Formats: sequence, C-alpha cells, structure tokens
Amino acid sequence: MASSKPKGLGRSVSIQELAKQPMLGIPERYVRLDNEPSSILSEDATSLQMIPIVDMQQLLMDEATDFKLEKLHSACKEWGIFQLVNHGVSSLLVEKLKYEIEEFYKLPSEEKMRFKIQPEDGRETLESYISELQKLAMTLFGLMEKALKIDKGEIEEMFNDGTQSVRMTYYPPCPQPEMVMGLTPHSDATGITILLQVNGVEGFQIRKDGIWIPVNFLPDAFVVNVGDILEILSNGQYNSIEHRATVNSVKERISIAMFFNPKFEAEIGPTTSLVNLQNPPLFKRVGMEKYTKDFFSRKLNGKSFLELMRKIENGEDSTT
Ligand SMILES: O=C(O)CCC(=O)C(=O)O
Ligand SMILES: [Fe+2]
Repeated sequence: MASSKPKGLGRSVSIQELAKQPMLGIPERYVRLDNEPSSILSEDATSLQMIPIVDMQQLLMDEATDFKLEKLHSACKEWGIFQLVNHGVSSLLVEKLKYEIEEFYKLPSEEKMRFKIQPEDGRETLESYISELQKLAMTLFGLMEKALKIDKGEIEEMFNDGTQSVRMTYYPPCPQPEMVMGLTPHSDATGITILLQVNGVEGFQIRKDGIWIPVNFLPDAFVVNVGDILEILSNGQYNSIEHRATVNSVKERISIAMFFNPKFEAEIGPTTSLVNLQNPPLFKRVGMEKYTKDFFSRKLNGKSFLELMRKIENGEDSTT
C-alpha cells in the first residue's frame, strides 16, 4: 500500500512568524539574485497563452477516443501542464480542506506545533484528500499510457505502489514583491504533481518558450504538472514544466502540492515500448533511490537536474 508523508509545515510556519514582525527590509536570504523580470506579462502573454484545460469527465466518457486523448497528449507534450476540470473529487472535500488549511495558518505557533504532534487533529480531511488524489493520479497515468500508445500498466505499475508526498507552502505578503521570489524556478522531480491553490491568491507562473506566464487557476480545477520522471519515462515525448511562485504585495498565498513518485526500488528510464532504432533512449536508467538522493543533494535550479539524466549522443553518460 502506498505511503504518504505530509511535508513542509515546518518551513512555512517559521516564515509565517517572521512575517508578523514589522518589516524594515527584506531579510537577505529572501532577496532574489537572478536578474529575471518578475512579471513579464505583456498583454499578449496573458491573453493568448492560456494553459490547456483538460476535462476528465469527457476523457472517461467514451473510454477515451483518440480524438479526446489528443487533448491530454498535446497538453503534456507541448506544455507539460494543464488545468484539470470535472475531475470527480468532491468540491465539498476540497472546500473543507482549503478552509481547514486557512484556519491552521491562523493558529498561534504553539498550537501549530501541537497539530504536528497530534496528527489526528484535523488531519482527516487531508487524509481523504490524499486518497482521492491518489485515485485521480492513477486514472491519469492510465490515460497517459493510452495517449502514448504504450502497453497497459507500463507506467501505471510504477506508481501503483509508489510514494506520495504533500507540500503545503505559505508565502507571506511582501511590500516589494519584485525583490523576492516565493519559490525559485524548478521543474518537479516527480511523475506528476497535482497543485491546488488554497486561498485564491495567484502567484504561480510557468516558463513557456522562455517566457514566464502567470497561471490563473480556474475555480474547482487542479493544476497538473508533468514532472521530470514522466519526461524520462515517456522518453522525452512529454515535457516537465518549469515553474515558480511569486509573492503578493498585500495578501499571503497558500498552496498545497501533491507529488506522485515510483517506489524506491523502481528503476526509472525510458519505457521499453517507446524505444526502438528510430527512437533511441534519450535518458539513462537509474534506480529511484539514487535519483532521489541525487536530486536532494542539489539546489533547485530550473530543469538542470533532468539534464544530468540525459544520455549524450555517443551513448556515454553525461554525469560524473
Ligand atoms: O506554490 C505553488 O503554487 C507552487 C508549489 C510548487 O511548485 C512545489 O511545491 O513544487
Ligand atoms: Fe513545483
């Protein structure tokens, strides 16, 4: 049975405490060192570049005809991200979770610590949410297999008894939002990530064709990211999306991301049925345990970790 281990509360709490103090300047460790503009957004970028919307109900209705699957396929290929609507997860549950998370962040810090120690307090909703999302992710993997025209189970199996983790992030408001980065640019080192924005404050951006585009979450939608592992498994047909989070000048922002990974014992590499003479493997094969260790030993930096996994042309490894 899959395990889940909620993470990230500790970090969020201390930032939240910090944010309560009068702000004289931005603490040095939060000042951005990159020179990238924080909002790029020419009108065109916002109005023309909408991330794809995938309707889960439609996909499942006709047992996914090729035509419908094409929408999912092209979203994963051209974008590596989509908004998932009609996903079947009860909106009551989602609203309850959002409410409980917001309430949690209002608690004084001693109370929060107690919350961490006694997981049964208010954890029920989170547990139900996790189990609903697990089912959803498995359905998505199944549909992706179909869309990629690979043997049933080849990808699904890797995640069937895989691991999930949850990260809740609290971004405090900042009077000079352009000076700081909420979350540095990265792609997720996962199979897929399902992201939910908790308190309606926007700030999530993706890099598409070199341009940072803000994502406006649709009501009741989840944002699904293709992660590096899915890019590897699909032998580069699907693309992991680089993203980041900005902060808001007046309001805090809260998000909850759920990551889906193969089990530790799994070996990840391009799926056998996608590799042939015309399509040689673009990535190396590596055990999940080593992959995870290597990932956490590096700083988050765009898609640089995935680049290490790439085979170089003459077939040799590109790593040390
Ligand atoms: O807060 C967000 O919207 C993004 C979170 C994220 O990218 C992550 O946790 O990996
Ligand atoms: Fe992420």
